[in-house]
Amino acid sequence: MNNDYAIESHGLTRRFGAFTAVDHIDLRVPRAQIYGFLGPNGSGKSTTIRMLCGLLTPSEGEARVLGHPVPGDADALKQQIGYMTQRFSLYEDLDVEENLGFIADIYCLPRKTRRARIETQLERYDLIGQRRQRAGTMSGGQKQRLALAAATLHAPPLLFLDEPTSAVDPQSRRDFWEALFALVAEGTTILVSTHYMDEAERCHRLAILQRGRIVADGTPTQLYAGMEALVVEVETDAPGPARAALDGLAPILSVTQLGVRLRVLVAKAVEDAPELVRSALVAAGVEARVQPVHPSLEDVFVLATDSDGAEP
Ligand SMILES: Nc1ncnc2c1ncn2[C@@H]1O[C@H](COP(=O)(O)OP(=O)(O)OP(=O)(O)O)[C@@H](O)[C@H]1O
Repeated sequence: MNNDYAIESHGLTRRFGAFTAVDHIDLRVPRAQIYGFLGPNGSGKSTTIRMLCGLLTPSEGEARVLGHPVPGDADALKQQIGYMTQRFSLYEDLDVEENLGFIADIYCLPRKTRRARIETQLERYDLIGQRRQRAGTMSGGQKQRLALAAATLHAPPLLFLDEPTSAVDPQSRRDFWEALFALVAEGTTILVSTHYMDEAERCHRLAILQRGRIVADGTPTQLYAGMEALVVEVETDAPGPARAALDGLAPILSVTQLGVRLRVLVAKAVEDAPELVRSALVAAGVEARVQPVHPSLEDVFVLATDSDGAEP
């Protein structure tokens, strides 16, 4: 395995009884980048992350995280990683500073530096005003900032974030991502799982998971370039009839309705995709504006999985 990667895995597999939750996953996560796991509920994101953290033993396959084989070297690894889950896992009855003090004890931060380190985190994550507030009484965004401050208290070079933004509003999500980019600029590697397309689009690289398998991976640009489809947008007052006219035509791979617009994925081999769509609509007597558009990550997701375009 290669040291340029913060995480490498080969054939990583986890079974629960007869059910395979993670099915032969090969990963290469470059250092100082944000690597995303995008996938629907139950696709194996959390199980993979838990194996990579050394919290769960793989049924098969191997992984090396920051050079440590897991789970064999999990104890040494734990000091070098931060882990934050979708559930708030700090103590609701402790105040902000007490929570950070408790985490400092867990990571055995030296007495000399821990006070300064906690102050730095309080300032960095805008928690100075909340230092005496009990965690249980904080807003979703504040709890999330506290969880990130705790997960990075010991300045780990690698951070695992399992759906960290599922409980916060859009502004807090944006602020959170700014905080992640600041960490990456300092050299931290981040592996983050998400349901959100816009978040996945911000990752340097990502893997799309379905039923425990990676069905596509690469940089967003590579994923767009690798698509076996062109995207055509149809704007019409009659989306139902338009959809009926297009659904089932052989070169049309998928039709997704977004209000009065349809997003149509047409096989790449078709020479003039907009014309194909236009003439199918004319033949059905549907008036519409048809234009080629740039693919989105949602289009990549729809093609790579058997999703109907719903949010994963
Ligand atoms: N301890 C367990 N015992 C049995 N089945 C499990 C266990 N942990 C996970 N699973 C199953 O493995 C599959 C993958 O779960 P996992 O939590 O990894 O998915 P996920 O992509 O993280 O989904 P979510 O977004 O819902 O967290 C699911 O079908 C889940 O029910």
